[in-house]
Amino acid sequence: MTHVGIFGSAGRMGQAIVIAIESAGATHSGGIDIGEDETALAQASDVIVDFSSPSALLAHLAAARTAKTPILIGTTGLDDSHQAMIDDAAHDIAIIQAANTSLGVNLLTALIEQATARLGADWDIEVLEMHHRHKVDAPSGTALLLGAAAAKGRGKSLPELSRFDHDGRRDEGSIGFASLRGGSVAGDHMVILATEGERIELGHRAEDRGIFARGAVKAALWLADKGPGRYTMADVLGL
Ligand SMILES: NC(=O)C1=CN([C@@H]2O[C@H](COP(=O)(O)OP(=O)(O)OC[C@H]3O[C@@H](n4cnc5c(N)ncnc54)[C@H](OP(=O)(O)O)[C@@H]3O)[C@@H](O)[C@H]2O)C=CC1
Ligand SMILES: O=C(O)C1=N[C@H](C(=O)O)C[C@H](O)C1
Repeated sequence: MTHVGIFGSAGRMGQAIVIAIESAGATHSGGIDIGEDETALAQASDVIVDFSSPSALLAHLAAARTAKTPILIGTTGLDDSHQAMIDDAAHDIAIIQAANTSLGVNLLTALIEQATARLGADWDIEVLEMHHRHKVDAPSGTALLLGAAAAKGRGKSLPELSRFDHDGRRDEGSIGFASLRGGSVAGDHMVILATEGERIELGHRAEDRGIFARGAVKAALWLADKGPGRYTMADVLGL
C-alpha cells in the first residue's frame, strides 16, 4: 500500500486530501504544517503532496530530495524562481507541479489551446476567475495556466501577451485577467473569447475542493514509482 504524506495537512486542501487518500485505498503517512520536521515525513512516505505556501517550497523540495521521495506540488502563487527550484530538484526526484489537479480544468486547458490556435488576433481573450475570500494569490494559478494555454495556441508565451491591469483600450492579441474574491467559492474559471458580433465562453466550476484532492491523490499514486524528472497532469490523465 502506498504511503502518502501531506505538507500543509491542516489546511483546506490538506483536510480534503486525507479523505481522498482513504477513499483511494492508500495510507496517510502523516502531515506537517509550519515548523514541523518535513524530512522525517518525507522519509516515512512513498510520495508527498504539498498544498501549503510558496515560502515553504525550498524547504519542502530539500526534504523530498534528501529522502528521494517523489512530490506533487499543488501550491499556487509560484514565480520563475520557484520554477527554477523545481527544475533543479527534478534532477534527483520525480515531480509534478500542477496549479489545478482536477480532470475538468486539465481538459479545459487543452480545449483553450485548440480554440485559440484556430482564432485570429481579432478575438480578444479575457480570463475571469472567482475564489473564496481566504485565497491569498491572484490571479489564481489556474487562471495563469489557462492564459498560458491561450497564448500557446497563438504561438506565443504568456509574458508576451498577458495584461494584468487594463487601463482603457486593450492591445490587439493580448490576454486580460480579472479576479473576484468572496464567500466560499471553491474555484470558478471562465475564458472569454470575444470578437465583433460573437463571443465564446469556455469555463469550469468546482463545486467542491474534493475534485482537486481526488486528482492530487490519483497523480501522487501515479508519481510514486517514477524516476527523476518533471511530469504533468496531462501525463497522469492521458490527455
Ligand atoms: N493545485 C490545485 O488543484 C489546488 C491548489 N490549491 C493551492 O493550495 C495551496 C493551499 O490552499 P489551502 O489549503 O486552501 O490553504 P490553507 O491556508 O487552508 O492551508 C495551507 C496549509 O499550509 C500550511 N503552511 C503555510 N505556510 C507554510 C510553511 N511556510 N511551511 C509549512 N506549512 C505551511 C498551513 O499551516 P498553518 O495552518 O500552520 O498555517 C496550512 O496547513 C494554495 O496555494 C492554493 O492556491 C488549492 C486548491 C487546489
Ligand atoms: O486556492 C484555491 O482554493 C484554489 N487554488 C488553485 C488556483 O490558484 O488555481 C486551484 C483552485 O482554483 C482552487
